Amino acid sequence: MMPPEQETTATTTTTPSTITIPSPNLNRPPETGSGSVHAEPSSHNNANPVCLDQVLAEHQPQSTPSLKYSSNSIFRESLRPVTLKFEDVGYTIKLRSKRGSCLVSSQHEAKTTSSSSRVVLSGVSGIVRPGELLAMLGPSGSGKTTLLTALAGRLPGKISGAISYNGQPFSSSMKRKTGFVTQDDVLYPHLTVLETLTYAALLRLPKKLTKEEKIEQVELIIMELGLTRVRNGVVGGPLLRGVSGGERKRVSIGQEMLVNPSLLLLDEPTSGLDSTTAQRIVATLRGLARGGRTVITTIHQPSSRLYRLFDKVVVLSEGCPIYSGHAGRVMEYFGSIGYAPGFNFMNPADFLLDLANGIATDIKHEDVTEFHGRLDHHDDQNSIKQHLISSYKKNVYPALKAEIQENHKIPLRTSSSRDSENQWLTTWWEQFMVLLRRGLKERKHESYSGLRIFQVMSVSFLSGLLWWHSNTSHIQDQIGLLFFFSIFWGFFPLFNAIFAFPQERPMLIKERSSGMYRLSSYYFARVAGDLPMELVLPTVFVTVTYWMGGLKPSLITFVLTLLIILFNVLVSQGLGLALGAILMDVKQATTLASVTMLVFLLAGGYYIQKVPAFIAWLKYISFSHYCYKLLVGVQYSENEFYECEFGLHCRVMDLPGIKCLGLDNKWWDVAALTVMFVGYRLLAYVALRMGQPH
Ligand SMILES: Nc1ncnc2c1ncn2[C@@H]1O[C@H](COP(=O)(O)OP(=O)(O)OP(=O)(O)O)[C@@H](O)[C@H]1O
Repeated sequence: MMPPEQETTATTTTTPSTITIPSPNLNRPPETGSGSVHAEPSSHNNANPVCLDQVLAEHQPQSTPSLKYSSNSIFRESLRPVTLKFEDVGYTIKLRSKRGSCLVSSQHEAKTTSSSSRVVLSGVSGIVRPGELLAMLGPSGSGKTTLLTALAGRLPGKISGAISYNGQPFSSSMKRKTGFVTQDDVLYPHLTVLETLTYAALLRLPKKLTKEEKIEQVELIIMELGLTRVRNGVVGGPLLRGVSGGERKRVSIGQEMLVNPSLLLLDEPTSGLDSTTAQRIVATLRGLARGGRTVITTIHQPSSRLYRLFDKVVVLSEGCPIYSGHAGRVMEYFGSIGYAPGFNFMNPADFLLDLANGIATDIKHEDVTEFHGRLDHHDDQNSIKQHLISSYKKNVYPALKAEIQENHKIPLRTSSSRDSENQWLTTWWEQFMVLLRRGLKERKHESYSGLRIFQVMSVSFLSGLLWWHSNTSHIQDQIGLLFFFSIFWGFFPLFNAIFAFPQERPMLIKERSSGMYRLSSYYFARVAGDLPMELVLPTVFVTVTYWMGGLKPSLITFVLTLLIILFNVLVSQGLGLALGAILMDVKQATTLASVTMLVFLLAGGYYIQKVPAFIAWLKYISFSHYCYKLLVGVQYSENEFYECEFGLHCRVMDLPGIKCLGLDNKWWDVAALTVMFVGYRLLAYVALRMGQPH
């Protein structure tokens, strides 16, 4: 609903024409009572009355943010205010097939754009100062997320135009001053709200703060974001019911607020939320902005109540700007170029979205049918969009450009202050320990899942029964059991490890983009965290099956058998990690892994003894082959005899299956497994590093 003072302006209807407005500075706040949509927000807010009412009551002209909050509040003043300027930002993506492109490109610049690329953003400019809340509006697919990601310094590929932060390009120190909340909340579903925020605090807050001080910050965030009621509830996700969508969104915002960011960017923080919750979130953002932060958010369909909380708006239509400036002057501007809402009490955001879609509601109420009939007229819509874009270029852009190019005083910094900003906030060991604890907590349900234990134990007992008390008179069966050990404990850890990195990729990208930790500390924590369960299950399995299956009743042989299998598990896990990290796609990785393991199984030396020479080398790359060879080697000695026929004893070494395997050179087999153990893990690390955003 449009505020009363706006309605008077909005009723004036003019046909789109070549009206020029006298070079307004739309980035300056409107004069009081000048037909602005910018009004004091109402203070209705029941959910967190004290805090948010304070925030709303705090509403001051943004040039002089007056702060009444204690130094502990999340609404406290930002330590390093950031002025963000972006000029003529453009972004083009390469496409596999020819598709539509930015309106301007498709109609006017098509010649200069190759058929396999698409313009997502073109000529977008703006300026946001500390204390301001800027909203990006536009229809779905208009490029809001792309622009936001570009402003957060996280867009891969080449961006044209200029983006500056206090007059400087994006840097690693700016990265740590920036909070970025993505549209989809990237959170660990099994952690509670308190745990999620605590781990984030331990990783993101500087080492000069004690653990208690970091936890104090977490408590503060929980209180100020109204999460006290759900502090011990699990966050949840698509497969696990947890806290509500709005609460989850607030947890995401809280994670970013912990570091008191100077620049906060949020992608559709209100999508899917009821209007009261949306109002609360935007009011919180406004409060944060008033603390001297620069806050930018994309928003889909804000109510007029929400719209009033924005200081500035950028309106995009197919990647091209049709407005960039003060939110309160938007109706005045569009009115002056011939567009005004046809309905009384129209939400300004609806009006802007209609315009961005090329729909001018400059019609009387009784013409509604005709209006809807016209929605299909693409030519009309395109010409309206064209007119809006050219009007922006003529009327808005020159003043905006002059303002962006105004000399900005860059504060002098000594090299020591720059260095200290670029250093990691916590030590390698601290990062490793926090990530290890967090990983163990998050994955304990998965690692110790009853299903997984049942799977291993049932196979263990079943094979124990099948090989029940076998002895050397059935030596072929016994070596079959040893081969089964090497294959089962090759497949199982391999397929478990494949999921590790592809599943964690969004979290890794998010956290590494905010400079939270080193890749090496994450990697070692992840690998170490998986070890306990990866080693406990095979230990139990081997203990049960070994003694049930009647293998050599010697403690030393049993321990050696167990150690060989555990080593095999680690090598196989390494291969799984490497495949997952290289392909980053579970489907592709599992397909490749199953082919690899089948080859290893066939080349392992159990099924085929006479392999053609040209392909015999395959066994040398099969870790199952080395494992099997070692298992046979510790089970039987070269001078051992077995009962080959009734009353007749033969040398173990003369059994064809063992003879072609060879029981000598055990240390070479151990060395080959060691090379694979290190090599696969190194490969996984390098693949992860290469897939990281810079
Ligand atoms: N990497 C990419 N590959 C293919 N298309 C892309 C890529 N990045 C952006 N696009 C396209 O660019 C357009 C703008 O995308 P963007 O996500 O920025 O839109 P949006 O305004 O945020 O949409 P929504 O409101 O639906 O989230 C879309 O049509 C999208 O498909």
